[in-house]
Amino acid sequence: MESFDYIVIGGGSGGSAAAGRLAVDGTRRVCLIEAGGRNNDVFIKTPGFMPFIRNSSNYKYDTVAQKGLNGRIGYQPRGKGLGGSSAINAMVYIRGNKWDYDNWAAMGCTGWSYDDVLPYFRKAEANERGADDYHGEGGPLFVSDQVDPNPTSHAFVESAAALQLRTNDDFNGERQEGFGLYQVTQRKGERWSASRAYVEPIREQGNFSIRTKTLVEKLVIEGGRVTGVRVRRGKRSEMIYARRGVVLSAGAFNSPQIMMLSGIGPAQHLKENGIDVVIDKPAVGSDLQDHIDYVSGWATESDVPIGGTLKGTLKMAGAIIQHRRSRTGAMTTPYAEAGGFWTVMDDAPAPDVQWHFVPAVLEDHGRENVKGYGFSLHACVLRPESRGTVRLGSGDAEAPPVIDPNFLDDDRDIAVLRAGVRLSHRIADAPPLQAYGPTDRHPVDLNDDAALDNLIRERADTVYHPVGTCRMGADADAVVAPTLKVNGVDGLWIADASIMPKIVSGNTNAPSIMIGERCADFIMAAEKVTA
Ligand SMILES: Cc1cc2nc3c(=O)[nH]c(=O)nc-3n(C[C@H](O)[C@H](O)[C@H](O)COP(=O)(O)OP(=O)(O)OC[C@H]3O[C@@H](n4cnc5c(N)ncnc54)[C@H](O)[C@@H]3O)c2cc1C
Repeated sequence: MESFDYIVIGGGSGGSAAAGRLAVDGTRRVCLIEAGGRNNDVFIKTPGFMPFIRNSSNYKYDTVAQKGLNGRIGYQPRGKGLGGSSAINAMVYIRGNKWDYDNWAAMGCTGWSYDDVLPYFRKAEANERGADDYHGEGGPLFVSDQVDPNPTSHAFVESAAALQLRTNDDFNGERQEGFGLYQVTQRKGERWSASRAYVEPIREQGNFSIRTKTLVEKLVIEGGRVTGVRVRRGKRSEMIYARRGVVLSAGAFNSPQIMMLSGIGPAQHLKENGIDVVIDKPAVGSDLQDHIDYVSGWATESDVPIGGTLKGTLKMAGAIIQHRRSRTGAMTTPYAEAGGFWTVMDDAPAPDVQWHFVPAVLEDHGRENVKGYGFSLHACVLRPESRGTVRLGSGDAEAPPVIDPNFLDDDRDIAVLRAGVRLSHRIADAPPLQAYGPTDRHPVDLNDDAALDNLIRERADTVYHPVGTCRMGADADAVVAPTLKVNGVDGLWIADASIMPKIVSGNTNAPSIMIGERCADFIMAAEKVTA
């Protein structure tokens, strides 16, 4: 019978941080269980290969048909393998707004105000610009300025400035508002996933066991306490036991799935799936929040952007050789090179729209191959009001969960998005971007609310930030307490994006890593109490 002090389920952003911190000093036996592989190939490590990452590193989930998106089925990529979604993401390093965390604290999540979380962001970070009041330089997560941004990305920032929208060279500093180039989770021109930060450096340590290609089927719960997990490796099922505790970090879709498969979730739904109810917990799989996003696109006469032409392919081939030799050049692109945060609604407490500028034509999440040159501009709703669900489609842990983000269910969301898309077009109309001769690929009368709303509903989808499905709170209905311990069962913590009580106003990788850091600290604090 195999047994460890702690088991961490899922080697993604939160799980890598939690497992790495628990294991690094060598005093605990830690087992990290990950459904996917090691993710250490050239497609993962080379930023510009992002569109070519292997299918085995991505769950490629679908949503149910979305009423708010004219009945379309949405796409939800999710990382599989060490690093999780940080191994396939766009590497944009953003923490959210100070207001988000102060609001979490105001919602009852004591200990999660901005002043409480800032030390953990700094602890995690190795920013190449060095340390200051907002940034760290000694952590495992490398954060860099981009090596070789496309000239159109600079033109985007200049276009925003031409509209008197302030320029910002540090979205994670004193002010989030403004437009600029993003810093990225890269080191010396390579992707720096959470597993490269926290897991790979200690993989040879004797107290740390990393089980890849191992699927957690369910938690083992005995007498109100989680004592281990049942896993499947190939065709073989086995138990692995945890003497002190289990950390669940399978992400916003799979953490609630594992909870429900283990009998913790909405009782009626569990019974319908033939699962014995251990705890009736309606909040599991509820409160799904995600950033709904619309991508405006322009074709350009200029061949300066990244292009899907013969010349563009030859340029890319040269860039691949350059990257193999020196880790520089166009293959260091995170694609979402520039962007910004701005307030479009009068009553918003903080910027309510985020933009991502991509120096290439992007259709259907990059799944459609588009010929020619151009640029794309994402606008997303930072604090959506719509709420969705994650439910079981089957009792098999390998089957995809049923994902319903319920996008644009609340009319306030489309009002924000409409204003955001209008500003996207004003920016693209400014002289610095006009210099590239853009033609709108999806023209619409921007002054016609109904026409614009219909275009949005025809084309909008996620910008990949699902959260909230195992929400944290001070109330007994919350899935986890502000110490990340699951309410009603001992020996179980959750450390990933699913615990966010309200989605943060920005990308979610750095916040998920911060959550993993905090979980390890909470567990170590609990050890001292019981020692
Ligand atoms: C395409 C894309 C682009 C993105 N771009 C950005 C960006 O530029 N910047 C940013 O900040 N954020 C970005 N994000 C979002 C960010 O990467 C995620 O929010 C973050 O990584 C989530 O971390 P997590 O720990 O919650 O889950 P994940 O990192 O998804 O980790 C979950 C892990 O659990 C494993 N797992 C699941 N089920 C099981 C099971 N049953 N048994 C064992 N293991 C299991 C999975 O394989 C996975 O490795 C992007 C996401 C995607 C998909």
